[in-house]
Amino acid sequence: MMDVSGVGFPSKVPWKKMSAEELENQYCPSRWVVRLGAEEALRTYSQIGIEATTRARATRKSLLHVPYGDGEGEKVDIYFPDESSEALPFFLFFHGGYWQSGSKDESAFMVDPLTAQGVAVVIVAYDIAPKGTLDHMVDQVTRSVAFVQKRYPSNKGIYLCGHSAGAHLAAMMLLADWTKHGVTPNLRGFFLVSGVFDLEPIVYTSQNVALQLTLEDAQRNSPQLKVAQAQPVDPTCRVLVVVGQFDSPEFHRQSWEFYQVLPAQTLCQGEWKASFEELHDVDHFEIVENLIQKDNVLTQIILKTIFQ
Ligand SMILES: N[C@@H](CC(=O)c1ccccc1NC=O)C(=O)O
Repeated sequence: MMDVSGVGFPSKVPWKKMSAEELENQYCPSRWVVRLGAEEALRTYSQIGIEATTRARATRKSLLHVPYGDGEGEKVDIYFPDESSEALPFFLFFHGGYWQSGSKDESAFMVDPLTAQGVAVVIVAYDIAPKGTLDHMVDQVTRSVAFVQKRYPSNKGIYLCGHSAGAHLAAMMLLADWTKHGVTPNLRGFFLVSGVFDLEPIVYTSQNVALQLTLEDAQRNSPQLKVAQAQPVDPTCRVLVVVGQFDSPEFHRQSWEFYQVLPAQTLCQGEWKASFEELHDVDHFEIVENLIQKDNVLTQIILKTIFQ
């Protein structure tokens, strides 16, 4: 192709040409919410999460604050369908909040519609910054997945879902070395919702005040850079990359480019069945808030993937 526009091709790394202010803006999801002001969007998100969690704890069979490790913050909440069986699909959720906010206690959005269909839902806590470093969070999340496999060896598949920073943590599980954990989890699917997969730009935003990532930390923890060398977990494991229509251009680029590097490592070793979806008419927060509803598009995609 020739550049005849005079404008030039968009850079492969457009963020490197952005002013500090523009970069900050691109990586501040609440500023891209159109239905509400930024602060109200964050308040609403947390309120919906708290309400869903209160409801889930009051109405579902659950095991709360179950330790997956010795650390104080290493706990999961497990919510079960009515029928008692351990041979269930397990859906693990890693909350977002730029690795420095959020908790499992306000993140049980999808418990109601998924448990109603026979899926056990596990909401995972990890030590957010400044207490936890990113390397530590990745290790914690890895141990939480190994824990679920060990505790429920007859599971009908483990599905990992993360939102935003949590989608990054979920994607890092594509790179995990399970031999160190004495178990190979029965991973059947990944739902990566409005994620960040190349962490380098984050280093230059205010998010890094709490995170304190060096460039090396960011690169080591960027699935975008590492996933091409990863072993496919299972030839039929699904990887769904989703982004909201109203997410910022940088968030769109992050999801699209991660999806683009996924099928590259197929060759003859098996492949991840990857797909990419831009969800219509939702922003960075609604995309998860809407998981409280059974007839929402993403809820339906998740259920179809689990029960295909
Ligand atoms: N300070 C950020 C908050 C944020 O990014 C966020 C909040 C809740 C859940 C996910 C988020 N984004 C990524 O992890 C903002 O104003 O958008």
